[in-house]
Amino acid sequence: MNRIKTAIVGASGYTGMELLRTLLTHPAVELTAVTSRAEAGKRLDEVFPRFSKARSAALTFCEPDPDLIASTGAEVAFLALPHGVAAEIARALLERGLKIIDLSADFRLRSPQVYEEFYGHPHPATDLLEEAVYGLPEIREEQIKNAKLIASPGCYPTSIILPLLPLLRNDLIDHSTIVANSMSGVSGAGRKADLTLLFCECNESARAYGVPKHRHLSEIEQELSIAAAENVTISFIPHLIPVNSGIVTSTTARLKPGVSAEQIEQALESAYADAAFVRLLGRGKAADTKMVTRTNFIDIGFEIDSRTNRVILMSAEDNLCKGAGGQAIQSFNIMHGFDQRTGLENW
Ligand SMILES: NC(=O)C1=CN([C@@H]2O[C@H](COP(=O)(O)OP(=O)(O)OC[C@H]3O[C@@H](n4cnc5c(N)ncnc54)[C@H](OP(=O)(O)O)[C@@H]3O)[C@@H](O)[C@H]2O)C=CC1
Ligand SMILES: CC(=O)N[C@@H](CCC(=O)OP(=O)(O)O)C(=O)O
Repeated sequence: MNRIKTAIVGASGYTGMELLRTLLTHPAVELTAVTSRAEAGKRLDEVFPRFSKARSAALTFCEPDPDLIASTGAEVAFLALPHGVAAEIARALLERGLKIIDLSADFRLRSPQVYEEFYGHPHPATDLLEEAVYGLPEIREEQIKNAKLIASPGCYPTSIILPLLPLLRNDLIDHSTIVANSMSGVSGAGRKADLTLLFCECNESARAYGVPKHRHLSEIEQELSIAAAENVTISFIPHLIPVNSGIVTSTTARLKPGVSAEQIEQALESAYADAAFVRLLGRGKAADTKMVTRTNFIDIGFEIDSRTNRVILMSAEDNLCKGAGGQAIQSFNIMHGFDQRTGLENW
């Protein structure tokens, strides 16, 4: 198999590490550049001894300089950078002919006004928004195939959008009643020094945060509105829980009159029966993070609360994998005509 020359920009962070974990063994990838300002000049296996037996262990971290990255022959770059920073580097690398798979939020929103509202600063590259594809492979496979710029979805949005889409498309729920409660492991916040993320602040503890307007609401509502063909506004309550990785989400919504459990099951089945990374658990089964961490699967179960006439959707994924690196590699596979599962079959 011809190997695609690939760069990871921001390879020393948590999602960068997750990309490394998979791309180092991906049969169609040759890593040519891995960047980190802090680690520039150090070998991959010096920074991450866990990769010491990997085929690219001797690769050296370099500065995130677009000319340097392009000079390695890289054809594709994964950007695992903070939002705001990613857009600038995306532009420079697109100009140098690379395809971009961006894990940040910079190209996820169609509206620059909504970006500014939720991210607190003007959009850094409005002219590129038109060509960006929101890379949720289960719903955008065709557009991903021909994309040059992929905006890989956020971790919470993936866990909320995928279970809800089939119900909205089939008009089974009253979208004004949607409430999503999510719990995320601490790696979701990135590999940075932050007092609130210290072990003693998080361990043996759990708390809601980011209410009432977490920035992920913007892309969740964007995608749900497209599915419902009208404006959807939801309540979203994220929580931080003391695990390294994993997101579990419980989403509820009132059923439209007369909608049955069988219709819910059928809508989910017809949407995802053939999806490589969606596992439907069926009625009465709660998804569990320990079944998905370190895999690219999202598990989805559901139950009906007949007392309130609400559906309860229960989903779980790994925020670093299906919620970030794995999903981005799923898009990479689609862009290059590979089976979506290539390199991602970890159980
Ligand atoms: N963590 C998660 O679960 C998820 C994260 N994401 C998104 O993915 C992106 C990466 O997240 P994550 O891996 O958690 O972040 P981390 O903070 O763990 O890593 C950030 C990486 O970017 C580099 N970096 C930071 N600032 C700059 C800069 N100004 N210029 C160039 N490089 C820089 C860092 O290395 P250095 O500073 O040495 O250059 C590091 O390699 C973010 O946009 C995040 O929101 C998306 C889905 C899930
Ligand atoms: C636990 C935790 O702090 N999670 C992060 C989610 C990060 C992420 O995946 O979001 P973006 O890619 O959109 O930045 C948060 O709530 O900000």
